[in-house]
Amino acid sequence: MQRRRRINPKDDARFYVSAESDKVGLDIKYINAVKGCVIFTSVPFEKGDFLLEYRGDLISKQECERRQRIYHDLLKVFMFEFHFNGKLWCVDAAKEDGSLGRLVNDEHINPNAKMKYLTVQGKPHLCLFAVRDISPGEEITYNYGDSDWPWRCKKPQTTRGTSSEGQHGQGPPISEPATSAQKVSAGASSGFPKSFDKGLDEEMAPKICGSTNPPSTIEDTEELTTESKCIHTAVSHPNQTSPVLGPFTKVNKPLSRGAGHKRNVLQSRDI
Ligand SMILES: C[S@@+](CC[C@H](N)C(=O)[O-])C[C@H]1O[C@@H](n2cnc3c(N)ncnc32)[C@H](O)[C@@H]1O
Repeated sequence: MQRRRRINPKDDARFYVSAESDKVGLDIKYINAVKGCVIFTSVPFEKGDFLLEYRGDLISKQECERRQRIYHDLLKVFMFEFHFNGKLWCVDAAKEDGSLGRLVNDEHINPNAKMKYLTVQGKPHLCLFAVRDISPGEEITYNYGDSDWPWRCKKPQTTRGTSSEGQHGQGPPISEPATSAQKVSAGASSGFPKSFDKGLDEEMAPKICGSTNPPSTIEDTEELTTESKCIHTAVSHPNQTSPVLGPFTKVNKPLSRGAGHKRNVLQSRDI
């Protein structure tokens, strides 16, 4: 059988960013009330491949602070702060828009993806790339960053009835949210990244604004955090698929690949 020619990951990411779409072959699966929904792949990916964008509103620090004041905790966890061009920005993915990036779960020991930012038309976009080959049937995960995430505090347990649980060796359901002290301490010790505008090949640790979990550190690279409790919302996602335009594309907005490329202004310094 003929091998599919590999698409340049950066171009691939730009295409999906412009299309505001997710790839076909990535699907939402509800695990349980603790993990909520996660993303599984039914297609293989190679190391370095673009997987997903963490889509949401790109907002300023000020707007982020304003939203944090009015959001419920369950929404705050979808706000991802990062530095770009010397300023603090936030991608707010609280809106349930059917996009998949906001549903990718944390895995700090053996993640298969890493968050980076990609500049498209002068704006940063948070994108997940494979850090190793990924086989069909695997859950997409990335490291949310160093923090005392509640689900990491528990001893590894054997299966709880789902393959994902087994893979991750996750503990029992989150019993208690992090204390204020934990949050303050985590925030104080980490602070914001020295910079997040160094280029895409550096790792970025995310900061989650939610109060349920302590914020993680934004160091200097790229890894996106989403923290969701969108358990109910997520359940409603699985059947909300968008029209399929091509063999590898699931879109939320009608767009041809050619049109997407035309709209993109390639930035040489991206990945
Ligand atoms: C951005 S959301 C990810 C999507 C989420 N699963 C959902 O259904 O909305 C982050 C939230 O997912 C859960 N989560 C993420 N990674 C997890 C993990 N490894 N184990 C258990 N829960 C996890 C936590 O509740 C966390 O606050």
